[in-house]
Amino acid sequence: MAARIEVAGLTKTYGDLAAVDDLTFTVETGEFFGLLGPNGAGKTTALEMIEGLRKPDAGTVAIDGHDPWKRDPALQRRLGVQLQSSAFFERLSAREQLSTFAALYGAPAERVDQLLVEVGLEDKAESPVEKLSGGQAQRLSIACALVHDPEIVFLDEPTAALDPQARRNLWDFLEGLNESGRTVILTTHYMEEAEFLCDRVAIIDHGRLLKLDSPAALVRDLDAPTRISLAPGAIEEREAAAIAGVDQVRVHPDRTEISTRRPAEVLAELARRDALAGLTASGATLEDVFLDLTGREYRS
Ligand SMILES: Nc1ncnc2c1ncn2[C@@H]1O[C@H](COP(=O)(O)OP(=O)(O)OP(=O)(O)O)[C@@H](O)[C@H]1O
Repeated sequence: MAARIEVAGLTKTYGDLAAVDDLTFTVETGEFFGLLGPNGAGKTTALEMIEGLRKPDAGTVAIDGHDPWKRDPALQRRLGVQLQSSAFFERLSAREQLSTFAALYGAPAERVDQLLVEVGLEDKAESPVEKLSGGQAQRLSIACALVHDPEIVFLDEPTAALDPQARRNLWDFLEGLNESGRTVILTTHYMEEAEFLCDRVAIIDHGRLLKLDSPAALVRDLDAPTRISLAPGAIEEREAAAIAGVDQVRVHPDRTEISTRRPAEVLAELARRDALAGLTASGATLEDVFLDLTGREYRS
């Protein structure tokens, strides 16, 4: 079934503050879509209006033409909203927590065990929710959002406060959710998370849409230099600076770093001079895109 989300002129103000300021974009069926921005950018407020949990001051949201604020039960059944893990019912085990949600949604009881396996919590089924680790609690909260098998899944900072290992594990799970055909909309302030997971990313700050595209296109459009790093002494600074296409050379105690917008040419020349010791090369990332858009340090 199609699940196209059209957001037009979406606005929410609190006093003088425009938390969400005239946001317009479309999320296509089956897309993994990211709302990316620093703390306070307006991601949660925007997401809650798209979910139908918060009323816009202006603008519209249409999910296959339906306004989510109208709480149409037929539409709501198609939406899965991840609650913060702090919203768990107290003192229930993971299974009981999930069973409660299954009962609320009228989902079949066998769905609970199936989901516990899917999110890798079968060993923790009897653990009280207070005893789960951060990553386990996040996975349980996502499982609760999936109990009625929704087509569209909304996740608000699903990997916040997780260690890098737990975050990567959760990325694999979220990727699987999308590959199984669901449309996924996630908010994050982790650049590398958006880069890894999202088909397209809306970069938001101060409630406004700064840019929207695939992470690769955003990075490509930046036309940022490639950074070539070599072992110290692999090439003399002056010699490197004289190579055609080299923009800048920086000598650090542990490496010599060359910036260039013509990496193929420069690498070929370095190879000709047998000066490739310790070579690594890196291009721009979404973080560079963000810095370029806002002209200031990323606040994570
Ligand atoms: N109910 C409210 N009343 C007043 N101001 C609010 C309210 N909700 C949000 N705000 C303000 O609106 C702005 C956007 O908040 P929002 O939570 O949407 O940002 P966010 O991008 O989700 O940030 P975070 O990453 O910290 O969750 C912030 O300045 C916040 O303080």
